[in-house]
Amino acid sequence: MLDHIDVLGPIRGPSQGPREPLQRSPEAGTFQTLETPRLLEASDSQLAIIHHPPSPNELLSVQAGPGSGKTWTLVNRVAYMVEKGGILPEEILILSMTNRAVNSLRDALAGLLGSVLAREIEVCTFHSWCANVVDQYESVYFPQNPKRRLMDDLSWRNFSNIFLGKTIGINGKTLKGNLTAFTLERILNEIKSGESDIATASTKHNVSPEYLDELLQFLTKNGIMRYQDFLINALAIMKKSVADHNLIPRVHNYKMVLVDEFQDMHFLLMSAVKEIVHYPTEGQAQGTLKHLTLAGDKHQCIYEFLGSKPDIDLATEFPKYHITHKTIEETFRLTPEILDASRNVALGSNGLLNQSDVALKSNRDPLYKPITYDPATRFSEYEFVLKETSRLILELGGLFKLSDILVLGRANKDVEEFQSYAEKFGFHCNKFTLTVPWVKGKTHIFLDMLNVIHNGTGSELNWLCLILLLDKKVGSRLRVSKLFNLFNVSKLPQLAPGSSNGGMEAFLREEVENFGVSVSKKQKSLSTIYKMPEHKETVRSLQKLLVSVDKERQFLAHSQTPTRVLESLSRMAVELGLVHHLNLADPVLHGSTTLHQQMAQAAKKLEFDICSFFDSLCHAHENYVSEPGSELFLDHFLHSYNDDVPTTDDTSINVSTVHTAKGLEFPVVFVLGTSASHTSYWRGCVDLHASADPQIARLFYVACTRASQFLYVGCTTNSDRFTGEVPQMARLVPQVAGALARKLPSAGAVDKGTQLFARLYQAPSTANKGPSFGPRANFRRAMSFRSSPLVAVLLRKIGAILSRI
Ligand SMILES: Nc1ncnc2c1ncn2[C@@H]1O[C@H](COP(=O)(O)OP(=O)(O)OP(=O)(O)O)[C@@H](O)[C@H]1O
Repeated sequence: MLDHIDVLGPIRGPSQGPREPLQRSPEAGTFQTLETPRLLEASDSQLAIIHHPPSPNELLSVQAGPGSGKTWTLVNRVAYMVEKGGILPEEILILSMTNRAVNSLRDALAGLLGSVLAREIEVCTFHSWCANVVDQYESVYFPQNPKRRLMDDLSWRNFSNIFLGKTIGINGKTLKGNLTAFTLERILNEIKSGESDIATASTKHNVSPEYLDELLQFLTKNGIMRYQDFLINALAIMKKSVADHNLIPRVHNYKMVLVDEFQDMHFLLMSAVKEIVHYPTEGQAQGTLKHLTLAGDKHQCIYEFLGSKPDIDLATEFPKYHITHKTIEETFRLTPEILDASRNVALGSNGLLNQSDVALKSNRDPLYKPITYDPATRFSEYEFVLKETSRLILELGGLFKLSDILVLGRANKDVEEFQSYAEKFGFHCNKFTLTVPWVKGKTHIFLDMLNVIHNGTGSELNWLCLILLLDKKVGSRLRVSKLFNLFNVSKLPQLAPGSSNGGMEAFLREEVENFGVSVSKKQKSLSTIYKMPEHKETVRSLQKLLVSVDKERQFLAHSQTPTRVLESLSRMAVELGLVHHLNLADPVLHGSTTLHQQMAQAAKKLEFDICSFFDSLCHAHENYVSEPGSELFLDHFLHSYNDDVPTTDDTSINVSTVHTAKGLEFPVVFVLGTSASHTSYWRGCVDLHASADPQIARLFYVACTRASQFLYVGCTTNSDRFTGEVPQMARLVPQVAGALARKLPSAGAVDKGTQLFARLYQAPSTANKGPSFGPRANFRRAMSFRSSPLVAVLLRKIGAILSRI
């Protein structure tokens, strides 16, 4: 298929702007570009991967180090195949792990192919791909299954609250159910994925088997799904469609499947890939396997706690494939110093490198050794990070922006602690999360309200969560679980949700209308559940909720804009007394001590969550307007609310856990080291006399390799691949400007910035404090910083101030 292709010229880089749309050439199956692109050279090893024919029955495995351009190469490979390889966009499927990775793959493809063509290529996370298959095809292949209801994390916790009392009512039985939401999910996953059966799981976790059995039946009967269930159900659908000889057209169409970040695949994800590539392919003989390209780096495998393994044996996993291995020998991100330290100390000194590891060269100019510092206490470490950040920005005459800095913590708690410390001194932080932040806070009720207004699939649980908040009397969970049982035995769940007379809403309306009407004692009704005089208030609130939903539905029927949606929700929250719930503090934030401080932080968090909710609305609305479809905005939002909202703010420091920062790169990275034991968490990774657990060494490797210019690690070291001296910035201005491809700051700006820094942070007297030169003194000078809101404001304005000099 590919013999007629000319050798492509250099491949375009991701930042070179969109190319004009392509037009199909007269020769079938090929595309020609309308305009000559601006070019960026791909290396020979990248070109070999880009041009490698996507032959059926062949697996192309690309194992290469951090910053070698695996993702960049995959995107160029896809663009090349569409332009020159005779592959149609709809014949390609690209799978990756996170929404953020998917968004950047989509953007890069749009940059190369133009947005119209790029949109035709399916780029998904595993979960969204499977959710799509379940959405579209479950009712075709398993018509007896109820409609699915996805539960996000907070809904799951709420749900579990309803069903995890000391005694709970499920399927008309009263059982003991004393578990946490997290343990419950773990046990259910073990059973659903076939890892355990009910009897084994009940013994292992000391839970009643009857409880597990009833709960599983209950979840299945009501179509309640968690993220993992999408994978399990999508696999079942694909298998059934093959067995029924009634193939799913889009899966049948794929000829080329690509998986990025392959090292993070666990058992279920691997099963999904296998099922897709073994699926019959349009126009190919039976038993032909789809072409599969996998890109990853085994040393960056950091999801072992979810079951991924660094040493996946492809020949065992994909025995029918002809496997071709390729690698990329250079890194375009890491300086030689960062590459050397992160690879040879963290991995090498812990015995994690072996002969099969191809040496990686940096194609960057040398700059500076990674810097280590002593994270004696949490606060001294945070002070050091903020001072060094200020120094880098000021002494480089505003060349760096705050958004060039990434501060990495090992766990969420470390990140939040740093963030709350930095914000106290006016440093704004941009925290990376895998879900939008408001979903995890009290603002989650906005989602419940929108779902009940929208009355779509799965809104039953949102009604229940709201009723749980409206019922302020003891025993509310048991009553809500009884209400759900009553709903399940009524005829209404069978009717299509969304229809005006179906689902929970119709059930509630009927029950509220008949409230107090006497029925036989045996017959359960709202009156028998909310039977005490003090429960009347809850029923009145429920009545108000139904009225309010009607009113807001009408209001939003005219026009659905972010502002109108927020207006509706605010009105509803006030009318139903839910503002009180919003105002209740979310779990205590780190770093606050007094009640007053905790309340102030909770108020700040609520404000932040409401703003972040509004940002999500605006982001979804922009996408909705730019790609109009047949659905309403609310439909669109409720599907896509979890999409990453891109930050355009360059006046905040980025903060993240190592896991969430995977795949990203920043000019300056601080890896926080303080741990509860007062020894740096990373000691085994940088101390040549100590050894690290391989999982920690890999996590450290991922953390360090996010840095493209300066890397700081909170740990002392005895390796000469690191240094205890902070860099003298004035000497490095041209190199830094060159690497960032930014304009050189004027000499005046550098001088001014340097003086400003010296004046703002006077070095303390060194009397009686040991040597006044060498790493120790250098470190102490760096520690002398006292954060101040004034500095934070100044740093936010610095670009504008210094650029005038
Ligand atoms: N041929 C090239 N010339 C210049 N820059 C390149 C080239 N290939 C990739 N890059 C740049 O190198 C950086 C790293 O690329 P990319 O993120 O694709 O690497 P990766 O191997 O996927 O990294 P990681 O393993 O850390 O996820 C990006 O900034 C990318 O634009």
